[in-house]
Amino acid sequence: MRESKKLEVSCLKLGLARQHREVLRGINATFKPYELTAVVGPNGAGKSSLLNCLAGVLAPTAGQIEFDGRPVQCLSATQRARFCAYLPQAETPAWRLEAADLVALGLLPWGQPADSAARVTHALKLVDGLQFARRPVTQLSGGELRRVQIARLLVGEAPLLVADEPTAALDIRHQLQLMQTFRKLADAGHTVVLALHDLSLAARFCDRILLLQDGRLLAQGAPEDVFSPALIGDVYGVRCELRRCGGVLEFVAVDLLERP
Ligand SMILES: Nc1ncnc2c1ncn2[C@@H]1O[C@H](COP(=O)(O)OP(=O)(O)OP(=O)(O)O)[C@@H](O)[C@H]1O
Repeated sequence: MRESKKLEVSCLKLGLARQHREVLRGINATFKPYELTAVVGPNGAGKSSLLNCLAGVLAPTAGQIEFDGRPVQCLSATQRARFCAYLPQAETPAWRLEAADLVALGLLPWGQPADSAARVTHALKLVDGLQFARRPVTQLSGGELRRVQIARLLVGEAPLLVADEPTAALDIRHQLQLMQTFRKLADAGHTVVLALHDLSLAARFCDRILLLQDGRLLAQGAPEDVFSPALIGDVYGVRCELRRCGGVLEFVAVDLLERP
């Protein structure tokens, strides 16, 4: 059922204006199969705007997005949905759907595959959510609901997975489990793009970091190149330290920096 194809996604001089304000400017970046990329930056930097453009929720007002070298405008909505699964930053369920039915919505681009039920079960297992399958999503806790929404992202096994702050509502066990799942999916050839506020998780699990500030791409590269305490401190306005704890990198914001 799934597009077995790997997908390379390019942003070429991408720009976006919202309410006549430029919120993304001149973004040049490529997202490759086998790569787990974190998009980081302070509040309002443009992370969600960039992810919305990748997912086709917002249309760029400048530049271009290409899937394997083809402008995305050449794709139908269904083709694009088969290539890219998207988890928005926040989403309140409007209907009293059961969790398994909400997850199954992630299969809509493929119609009604014969193995839908097995796929939904597998996706719920990935987020440790099988026990919620028959619960109305309106009756789940914030983190439980988020895990069900993540299962909907994963169920179609789209080549490009775009998730906006997927770990934000999760407890530490489920954060770790989810980042391990994204790592495995990237290792299997998926192109994975996550907006993350947790720089420690980004440093530990991601291959590449895109650092945004005021809608511009300030730096991109391997975590060890982008995550210098000086650069991060400057961008976020904090004094920070990068520590190694039990073999794991941890970003610690130690104090605020005075801003002029
Ligand atoms: N619906 C909207 N209409 C107009 N401007 C918007 C809208 N949504 C966001 N913006 C503006 O676009 C800019 C980028 O917002 P965006 O949500 O992409 O930032 P972000 O990096 O995801 O922030 P956060 O970390 O707070 O989620 C901000 O200046 C924001 O005020």
